[in-house]
Amino acid sequence: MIRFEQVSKAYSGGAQALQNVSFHLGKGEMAFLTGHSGAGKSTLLRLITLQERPSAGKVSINGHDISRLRSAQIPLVRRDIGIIFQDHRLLMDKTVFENVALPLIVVGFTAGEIRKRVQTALGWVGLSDKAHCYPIQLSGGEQQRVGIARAVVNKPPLLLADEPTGNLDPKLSMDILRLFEDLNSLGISVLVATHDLGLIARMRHHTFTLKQGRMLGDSLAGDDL
Ligand SMILES: Nc1ncnc2c1ncn2[C@@H]1O[C@H](COP(=O)(O)OP(=O)(O)OP(=O)(O)O)[C@@H](O)[C@H]1O
Repeated sequence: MIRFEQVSKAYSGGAQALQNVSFHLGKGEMAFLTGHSGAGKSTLLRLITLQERPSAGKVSINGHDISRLRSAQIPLVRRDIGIIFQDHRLLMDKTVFENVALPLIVVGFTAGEIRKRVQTALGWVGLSDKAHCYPIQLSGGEQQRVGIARAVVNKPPLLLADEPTGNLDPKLSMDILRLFEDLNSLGISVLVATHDLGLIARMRHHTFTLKQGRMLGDSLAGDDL
């Protein structure tokens, strides 16, 4: 699903964020990406979403080399990737339903299709009864789940999450990770970037570890990181 081959990224200011990074996340797999602050996690995710381009090496998604893609093709690749942020980035003046519907409106689905898909996505995250609430009326964990429903409403083959539990307490964080596991069992490949080694250690998934821009050998969560 995601393959990095000898990928390096130097920012124009001179910072060498990634050096010769190679790793593979298989189709239908779920894995963690970890490392200290500044290790390069966000940079790695931004290379997948094409917000940044590699300075060297090859990035492939679903067998397609995206390192040298023309700008016009970028939206097509992004459509296949659901993205979840720490600060969920919901529109506060729109209802839960409207927030989750946004990616479908952009693509041009009919009203009936949108209703069906939004209801399905809200069902996945356990918020079917909150469709007409505004984000302000929801708890932090519920808001994060709305962000997750929005990311998966298009049924993307790949889900990326950047510190998705950063603002949540341990119990809610675990609930969110269990939700990712449920989505993974529907066939969605999942890559979760997180600092939270305690959380990772409680789950058995591959863990890719970055240290100062280099990828250490990957390990199973719970092994000595
Ligand atoms: N737009 C940018 N321009 C210049 N340097 C950058 C840019 N973004 C990141 N960097 C640098 O690249 C390195 C990796 O940063 P990155 O944000 O990828 O790390 P991270 O592991 O996600 O950190 P954190 O966990 O704190 O978010 C850091 O040294 C950072 O200062």
